[in-house]
Amino acid sequence: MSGADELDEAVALANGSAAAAMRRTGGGHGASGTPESGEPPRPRASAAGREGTGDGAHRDAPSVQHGDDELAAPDWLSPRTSRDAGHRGAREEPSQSHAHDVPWPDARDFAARAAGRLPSRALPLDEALNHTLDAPLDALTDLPSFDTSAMDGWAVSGPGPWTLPEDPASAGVLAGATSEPGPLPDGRAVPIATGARIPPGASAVLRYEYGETDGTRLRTAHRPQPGTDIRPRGQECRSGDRLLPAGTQVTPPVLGLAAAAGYDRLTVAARPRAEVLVLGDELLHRGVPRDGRIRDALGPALAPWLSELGADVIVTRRLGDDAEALHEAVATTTADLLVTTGGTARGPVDHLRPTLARVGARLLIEGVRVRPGHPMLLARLPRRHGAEGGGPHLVGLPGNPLAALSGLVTLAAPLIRTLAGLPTARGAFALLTDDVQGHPRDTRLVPVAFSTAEADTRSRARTLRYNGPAMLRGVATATALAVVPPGGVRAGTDVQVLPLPWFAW
Ligand SMILES: Nc1nc2c(c(=O)[nH]1)N[C@H]1C(S)=C(S)[C@@H](COP(=O)(O)OP(=O)(O)OC[C@H]3O[C@@H](n4cnc5c(N)ncnc54)[C@H](O)[C@@H]3O)O[C@H]1N2
Ligand code: MOO
Repeated sequence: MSGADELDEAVALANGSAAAAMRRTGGGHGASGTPESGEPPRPRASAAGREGTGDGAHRDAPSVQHGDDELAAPDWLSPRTSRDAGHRGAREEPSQSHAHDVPWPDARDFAARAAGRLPSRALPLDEALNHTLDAPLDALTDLPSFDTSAMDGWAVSGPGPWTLPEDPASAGVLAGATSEPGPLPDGRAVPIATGARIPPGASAVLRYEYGETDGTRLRTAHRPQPGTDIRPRGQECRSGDRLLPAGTQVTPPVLGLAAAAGYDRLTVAARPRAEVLVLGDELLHRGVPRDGRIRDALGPALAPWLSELGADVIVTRRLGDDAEALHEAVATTTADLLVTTGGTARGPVDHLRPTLARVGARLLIEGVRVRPGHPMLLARLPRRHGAEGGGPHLVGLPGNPLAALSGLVTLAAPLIRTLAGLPTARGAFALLTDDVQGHPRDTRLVPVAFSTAEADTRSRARTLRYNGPAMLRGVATATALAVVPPGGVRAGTDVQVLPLPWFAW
């Protein structure tokens, strides 16, 4: 564990008693012990509760309705109590229930199931990159679609030597020539270019470097076997062959293959359209921090990060702490996904929860047992007038920048994968090279770099300094976030890692 981790509040938690540490961070987030009550916070649905020893309330937990699907109620889901309603001030309906203080793995799982896939679209090739095929790619033609020369040289008929055409200036058969080449009788040869149609009757192609010619006769010491350097029609595929299954990521080579196989448009799962709402009057958008104000570190990072995750950000709005502007943005959005930063807590200018209540949004998750980032939330806005399906989702990221990124990988990433029809991310693991202190109760996400020193096929992860919730210095050099379970881990332990999307490994 690096020295600078003393700066990490999560480690501070592990160093003190849990209750004292919770007080230090005001850890009453979504827990039934409120900060005002001074009681140590108690999760509403503890992991132990899942074994049936916890709060009995969630045994009868209702199921969550969302979109067209219904999820079985997870066991950490509990109906809200009047006491919760009191201190949250959110609109309360008996049928409304949501999960507080959700264990980190469950939160990711829930976010992945909180939506359905968006309807598919037929996009022109130049817009289809980074989408997912929603229909198989079946060849619309044979490939190659005609017998093709694989080399520059001569199309020859028979074993040779061969007679060349009378016009020595003739370029012969060229790629792309629209008229079909005339038949080639036995003992004749004609110059041919790579990619040109093979004349009927040709038995092989002789490469230029293998031929000797006086202008009228062609000889070779490399007599070509029949078929040499001819790509026969249908060698790569026949019309109707399945080239790629639905679910394939549209990469640059997939675009190329689709074009080769005759496609102008591809049927793909729509990528969710996202809006980012950056909240906070303290934020500057240019220049050096001054007069108690700081630079917005999330506005510049979120659009490209969301894009890596599979969403397209249509706009990033900087709304300050203007409750009306936030209401307007939330009430009128046409996006599939809203991502807010800051304002998840209950400070005097934290307008997010009141705004969600005002527009009649359903809070699905309020607080996740993860450090940093525990105040993150997930909500579903009401369906837009005249729109089909459910309303857009809203992911509320905490304001501390590393906490916001934690919310991004915990709630936004799985939700976007589902909306965009992306396959479930593969689990990745790495061996930690140092001891990592844990939070007593919550999962920690810690920036790590893979060490390259060892000639070892196992990924080794070294934790990075400057990993406090308000810091980006550590994650800026990270290749992944390590998932440190409650209680921490010793050096040499294999832990789950969440690779950062721009590091291919
Ligand atoms: N009484 C309590 N106070 C706080 C708790 C708590 O449980 N009880 N949790 C703390 C934790 S942990 C976090 S994280 C934050 C979450 O608060 P908000 O989501 O309401 O965020 P803000 O208060 O707006 O901002 C927190 C912090 O982050 C800075 N910030 C905000 N936006 C940006 C940005 N775009 N770029 C850079 N920095 C940003 C902001 O200035 C604050 O310093 O609540 C704690 N408090
Ligand atoms: O530690 Mo807070 O959880 O910074 O997000």
